Amino acid sequence: MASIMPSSDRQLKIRALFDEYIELYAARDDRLTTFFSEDFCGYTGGGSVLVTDRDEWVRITRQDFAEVPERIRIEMRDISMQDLSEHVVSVTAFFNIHLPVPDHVLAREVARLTLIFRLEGESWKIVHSGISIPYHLVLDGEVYPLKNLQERNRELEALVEERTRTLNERESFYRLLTEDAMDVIWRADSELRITYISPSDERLRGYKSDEVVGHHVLELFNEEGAAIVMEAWRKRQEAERAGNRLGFVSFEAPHRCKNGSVIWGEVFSKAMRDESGKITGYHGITREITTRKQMQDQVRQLAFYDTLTQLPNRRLLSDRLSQVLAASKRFGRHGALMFVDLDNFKPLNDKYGHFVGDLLLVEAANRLKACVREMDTVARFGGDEFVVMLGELDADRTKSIAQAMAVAEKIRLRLSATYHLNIVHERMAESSVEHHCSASIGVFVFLDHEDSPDDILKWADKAMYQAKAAGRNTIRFHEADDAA
Ligand SMILES: Nc1nc2c(ncn2[C@@H]2O[C@H](COP(=O)(O)OP(=O)(O)OP(=O)(O)O)[C@@H](O)[C@H]2O)c(=O)[nH]1
Repeated sequence: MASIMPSSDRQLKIRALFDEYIELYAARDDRLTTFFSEDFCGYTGGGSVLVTDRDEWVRITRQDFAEVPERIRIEMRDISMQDLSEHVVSVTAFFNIHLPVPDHVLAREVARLTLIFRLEGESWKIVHSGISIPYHLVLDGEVYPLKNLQERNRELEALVEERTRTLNERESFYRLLTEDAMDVIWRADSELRITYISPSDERLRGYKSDEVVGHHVLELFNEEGAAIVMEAWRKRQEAERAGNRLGFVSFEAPHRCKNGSVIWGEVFSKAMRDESGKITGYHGITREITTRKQMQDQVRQLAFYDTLTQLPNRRLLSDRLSQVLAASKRFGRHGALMFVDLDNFKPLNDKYGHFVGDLLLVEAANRLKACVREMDTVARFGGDEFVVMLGELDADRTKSIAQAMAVAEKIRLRLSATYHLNIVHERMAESSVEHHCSASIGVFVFLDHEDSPDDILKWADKAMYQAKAAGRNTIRFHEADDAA
């Protein structure tokens, strides 16, 4: 993940909050729990159990603080921020933890903390936290795979003993030291044929090591994963040609399991070289991140999609509108934006309840999607209001208006066909509600950056109200001359 400097006020603010959080953590001050959102969830010590109860997390934090009550020192190494959406920011930091115990082994390890902040009302709250173990032994700048496994195990045992001597055993720290047994350690030759893979791959993907050794690295991945690996490989070759020797390269990719399932792994890989600097092979570690990936997907899904219809929400529509405008500028082709508002939807809610209204909204969403091309966007704007955006129409305005009209008419007809809504009652009994409704559609055809995104939405909305006023089940275009 590339490290980015805070570029906006928002990122500066998050950075300040993050620093405050780290300071409270170092000071063992449980006021940091005020940062946690009501629907907080997190992983402790890189463990695999997701704690979804905020109070439980507060308890774990306090226990953690009670066990090492003195101030600890955090030596920050790297920090990166990623905007997941307008209201969700993820911060990943790499640091060394210095316990108040001289030369403690933890100080030599790099821990990774990911916090996901979400704007709740006026303030940013932490909705997810995960602390993960060290990938690097900072002392020699190498990852574990360089060492032979047995040596590593002996080291681990010694670390655990040391840990037991100096501190009472605490589950989270214990895991911090031992969990890398879950990581898969591997080596490959310069042609990317696997020469060694640790037994943990069998636990992770179900393959015994002799089923993997001798095979090409790409066979570890599914098609999507193989493309990610090839891209990472291409970048490495490019850097090599330019005389840059990359250190660790990391990427996230879906892996293939023996039982046909797919898991996500985070791969850290590094080239091995001979004395002349020629690459003789690669080695690295792979850690499973399926759950983390699912969390990120969930956060993205919540941030950008409507939960009822799974259509893009306003925020994603706004991003896509900017993209369509940029493309329109580049290629000189028109686009169209339509506001589609259902007519007389409220009586259905009033008569049968919101649940039945929801069924109609989902059906309307499906009908809308069926009316447009894959590249177009259908978004839910809120309530019974949808937005359809068509990109890459014609360079000629009249032709573009005719194309938009054809799609709008198709939508009007499809949405006015009778709805048969199937309701499942208790004990699987079913009944069907028949409903008739139509839609009023307002269309605005745009070109280039002649109009701002806000104006485009405003004109299409205005045209939709004109369609309502004209008796509903109607299409109206906003013409540039009616701008006032
Ligand atoms: N079932 C359901 N109803 C919703 C949802 N969001 C908003 N609504 C309802 O949708 C209705 C929208 O109101 P209107 O657009 O004024 O209703 P309408 O009968 O279609 O009126 P016209 O647009 O003037 O034809 C209100 O009754 C809202 O309560 C939702 O997620 N599910």
